[in-house]
Amino acid sequence: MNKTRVLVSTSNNPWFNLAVEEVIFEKMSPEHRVLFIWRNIDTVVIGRAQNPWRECNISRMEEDNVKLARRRTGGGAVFQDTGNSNFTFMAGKPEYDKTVSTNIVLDALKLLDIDAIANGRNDLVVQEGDMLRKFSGSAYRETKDRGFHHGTLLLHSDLNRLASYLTPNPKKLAAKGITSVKSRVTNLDQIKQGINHDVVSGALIEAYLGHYEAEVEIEYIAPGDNYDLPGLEEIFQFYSSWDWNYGKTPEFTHLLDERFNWGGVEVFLNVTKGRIQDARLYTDSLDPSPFEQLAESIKGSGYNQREVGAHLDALIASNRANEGSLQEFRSWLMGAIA
Ligand SMILES: Nc1ncnc2c1ncn2[C@@H]1O[C@H](COP(=O)(O)OC(=O)CCCC[C@@H]2CCSS2)[C@@H](O)[C@H]1O
Repeated sequence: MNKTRVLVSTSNNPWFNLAVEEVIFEKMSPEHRVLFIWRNIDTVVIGRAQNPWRECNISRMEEDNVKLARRRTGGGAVFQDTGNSNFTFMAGKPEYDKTVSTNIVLDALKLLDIDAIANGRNDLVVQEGDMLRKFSGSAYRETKDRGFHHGTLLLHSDLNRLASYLTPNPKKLAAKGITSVKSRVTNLDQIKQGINHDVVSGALIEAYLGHYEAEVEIEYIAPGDNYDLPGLEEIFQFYSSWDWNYGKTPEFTHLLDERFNWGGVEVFLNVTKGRIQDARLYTDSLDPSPFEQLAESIKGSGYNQREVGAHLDALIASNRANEGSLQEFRSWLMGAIA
């Protein structure tokens, strides 16, 4: 069998693509090397140890149907629409070497007359005027006998949407975990008009096969195909799950405060695995009892508008005397946690 494989996903589902990447990586023989090319529709992909509430604007993402996908590799949060392409270079050790794969990407871009530079962090940048702008971010995974390097390529993404989903509402979060490193970004179609996924995929494959002096048939992969990827369905379910994407967030505390004309309120939420473990509400309003009830009832609730909102609705239904102020409190709290 050929030592070198080139796989191209025809799916735009981020959870499917991350699952395919994982299964191929785990099942491949360390004697083999693989280039996997894929892209996702409208997704924010966060690093293994990130807090989506700190990194992204979750409510805007929900409104616009933007998915959240947590990956297993470290690093920051990136936005991906179909104007962004991803590559993954996998190899056994000792062949696995991210300098080699980075150079293959740079060679591929040279084939398209694009002069790009690796900037020492994990970024690839191009010069625009006297500015260096990032168009690619990378992350890495290694096990005992193998490793992979995956990265993005901004070709013709919507950069306004990118900035909008990666700008969270300001919140007072006391949180551990990795924060993203914001950069000035650009699309490669600013450098080379008409560039797209097919053109870049072709160049990556040419540079990859050229480097290893290999010739292979490209293997295409899509959901529902009859390919030999044992365990894919379970891993796809895993990547699609709330427990992985939100629930794996490192513990954090959210402090919220607001002054209303009926009194001031301070709320402390301790969130573990995406659920409110502990809640404290302090108020100087004339009747603190509904807030005391709420502090009790939301313990164990998911840290999201739907579940917290349901507790607030129940509270309002049983405290008609305070309905006006509680409605006001509800709309503020809903906006503040998203
Ligand atoms: N799609 C995309 N490509 C390149 N840079 C981006 C992108 N989206 C946002 N950004 C910029 O990078 C920073 C975050 O940079 P930071 O260095 O913190 O994180 C990364 O680069 C992670 C790269 C992960 C690559 C994986 C490969 C397959 S799935 S995701 C963000 O704030 C923006 O300024």
